[in-house]
Amino acid sequence: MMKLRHKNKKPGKGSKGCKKVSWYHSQPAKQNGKKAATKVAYSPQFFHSNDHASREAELKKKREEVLQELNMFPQLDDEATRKAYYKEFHKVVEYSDVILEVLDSRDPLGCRCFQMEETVLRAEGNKKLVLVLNKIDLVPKEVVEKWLEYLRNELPTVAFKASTQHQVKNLNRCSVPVDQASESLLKSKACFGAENLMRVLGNYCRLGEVRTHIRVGVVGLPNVGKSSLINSLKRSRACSVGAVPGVTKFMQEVYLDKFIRLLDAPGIVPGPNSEVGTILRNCIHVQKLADPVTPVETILQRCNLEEISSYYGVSGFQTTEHFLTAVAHRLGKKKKGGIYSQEQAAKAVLADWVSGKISFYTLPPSTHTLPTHLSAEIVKEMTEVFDIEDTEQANEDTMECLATGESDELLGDMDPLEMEIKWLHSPMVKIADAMENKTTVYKIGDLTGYCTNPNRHQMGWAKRNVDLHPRNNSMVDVCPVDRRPVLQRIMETDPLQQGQALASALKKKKKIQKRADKLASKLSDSMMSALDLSGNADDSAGD
Ligand SMILES: Nc1nc2c(ncn2[C@@H]2O[C@H](COP(=O)(O)OP(=O)(O)OP(=O)(O)O)[C@@H](O)[C@H]2O)c(=O)[nH]1
Repeated sequence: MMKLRHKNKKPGKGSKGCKKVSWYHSQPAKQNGKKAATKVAYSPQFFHSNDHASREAELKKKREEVLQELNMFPQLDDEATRKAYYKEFHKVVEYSDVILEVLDSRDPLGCRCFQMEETVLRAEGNKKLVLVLNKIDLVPKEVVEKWLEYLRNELPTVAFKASTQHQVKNLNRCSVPVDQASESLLKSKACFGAENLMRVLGNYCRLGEVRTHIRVGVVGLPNVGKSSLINSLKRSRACSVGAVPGVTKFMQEVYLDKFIRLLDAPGIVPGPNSEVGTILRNCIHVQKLADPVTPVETILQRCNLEEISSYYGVSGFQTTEHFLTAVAHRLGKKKKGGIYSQEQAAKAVLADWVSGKISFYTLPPSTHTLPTHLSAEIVKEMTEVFDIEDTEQANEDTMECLATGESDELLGDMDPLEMEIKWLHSPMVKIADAMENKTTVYKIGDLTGYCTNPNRHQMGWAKRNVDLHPRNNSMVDVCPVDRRPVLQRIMETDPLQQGQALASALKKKKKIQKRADKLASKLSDSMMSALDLSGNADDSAGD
């Protein structure tokens, strides 16, 4: 019972800046506002000569400012704020070459804003639109596939799961294509689909002879995950993220790489605030709702009642009111006089809903009709500039893998144990790594080769046999040591982290293989010349 109540408090806690000021937030609530204000006002004078104390007072003042800002931030119901956000959105469109419209996979059509798309398509500069189907971890795989199929009739669409990690740096990015990732892997906090999205953007950068620099605007309804997507691509917390709408208030530019800059935009609320759809899409701050009960009625109509009953531990309810009273009882939400509060229970249910704790998804319409703002020419042009066929082909291949029912898609058709053995014994991998690490000389079986750029810091490589080479270079039988992900180590990690560990193992494996392929041809050339095994040598021997 308490657990659920706690969960409901989380959205606020996880929002921008809330964590940092949470203790402070709670202090003035316990005291009366006057006392707290007095304390702040007196501190700088009282500790005038004390550097440490004055710094602390300064910090307190800053916290107070942040708190004030926090109190006013998600005023999405305020018309002036809406207008300000809309202005920011226009700025983003104006500055961008490509617009990513982020959609929540649970209700992609509900999140789509045709008016916004029209604005983009009509804007000067022939701007391009790409749909990003985010939060795919909250929806069954088959549903994601159906939506991808549907949306691709209109615009290039990339399936995505943003990282939901809270750390500041090194956000995990999994290179396993989203279609191949297992459900458990998708449930991890790592990001999926970043490579595909980067490839689509890269295709656009490479249009024509010269690689161009592009600005990519990230737009969408509040809370669909725009900032999380940017952070995932950047692999660091470049933008603030929160489970409440309206965290992003101004346009923000993030340098992704030499060629791509991302622009984060505040979320746009298309419909009136009172609309149930707008509320259920988390466009409005739940705590500020005048009538939280009506949206819950819609939730009960749309969702699996059994699931909801078991989640809240209530059953046998006939009406929304009965349900809410039971939930209020379970969560201990009481009004003055000890009456269970349906409003408070409704807000708790809505908070669970927007944070994805209550599962819900929509299916695409059975037949497709092109929206009026899109023409067949636009669809064709968008598909061509992003080279989407390439992406679709990759997806088709991975769908095949799915159809064959390979249980552990993460590891492809390779047994994890076997994979480890291959890593440890693959000569090509040794060579590739030896070359990359600028190992001086290497020996594989009877063959020897050498690199011309010796490096003393042979990280992770142990010298074993040292023989004499014709050119007085030492020969090293390279053997890998503890550098690659070892299955045993993965197995020993916390079961909750294993998915992530395996994902990074696969990523490393792919990287190594790619490197090996690339360097194998280089190697054979250098070995041929070093060992004089070329055709010329044979000829001269023959002579
Ligand atoms: N499960 C899941 N949660 C996500 C995903 N992407 C974002 N979220 C969560 O959704 C909430 C909103 O994310 P934000 O990135 O702040 O959304 P936004 O669109 O920038 O929101 P505004 O700033 O209000 O416009 C946060 O709690 C995120 O952790 C995802 O792919 N899967």
